[in-house]
Amino acid sequence: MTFVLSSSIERLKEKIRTIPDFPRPGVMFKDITPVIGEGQFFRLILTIFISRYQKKKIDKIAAIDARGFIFAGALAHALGVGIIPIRKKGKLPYKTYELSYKNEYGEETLTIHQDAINKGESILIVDDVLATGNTAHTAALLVEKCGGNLMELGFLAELSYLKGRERLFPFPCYSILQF
Ligand SMILES: O=P(O)(O)OC[C@H]1O[C@H](OP(=O)(O)OP(=O)(O)O)[C@H](O)[C@@H]1O
Ligand SMILES: Nc1ncnc2[nH]cnc12
Repeated sequence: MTFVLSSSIERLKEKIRTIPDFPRPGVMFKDITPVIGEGQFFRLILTIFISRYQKKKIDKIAAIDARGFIFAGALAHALGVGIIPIRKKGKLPYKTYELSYKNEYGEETLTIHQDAINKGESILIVDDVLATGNTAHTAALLVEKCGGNLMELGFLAELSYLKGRERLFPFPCYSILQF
């Protein structure tokens, strides 16, 4: 069983395409579209996330704009919990908290609705890629600003050479794949 799972994970990893110099020279962009485009791989990712999180106390999933939405929505459905969008600036209509940061290839601002989380709720953050960790770290700070307890950050793929896990310390973090 373990062997079957590890060979499937290897196939999943091989399916992620590396595009050099996108969107800027020097960036090795991990393109997840080939995996989400095939049902067997998308389901495998969800199965792994579900098995990790189904027994944990999670009140809501916070999803990072935009690729995080792909996994977070499906996972929230499977776990029967709500979903909170953490969006790029200018997209959320109500009162927000906002924080700016730099990721591997640019500057961004993330926002969250001020009333998205009830004090003390247990929150899982989900995104596709952990690169420098600055995006996820910003999302974690926004969750805390809203009064949430961050249970974990979960990613499909971690670019270990960019040391995002260190950036996120001491927040707990999990990734299905490591590059
Ligand atoms: O660890 P970091 O260096 O901060 O980078 C990781 C973030 O970069 C990507 O998002 P991007 O801002 O490209 O937005 P997108 O999901 O809309 O493509 C990715 O989906 C993560 O959210
Ligand atoms: N190298 C990379 N590939 C895919 N998404 C990213 N987000 C930040 N850096 C990235």
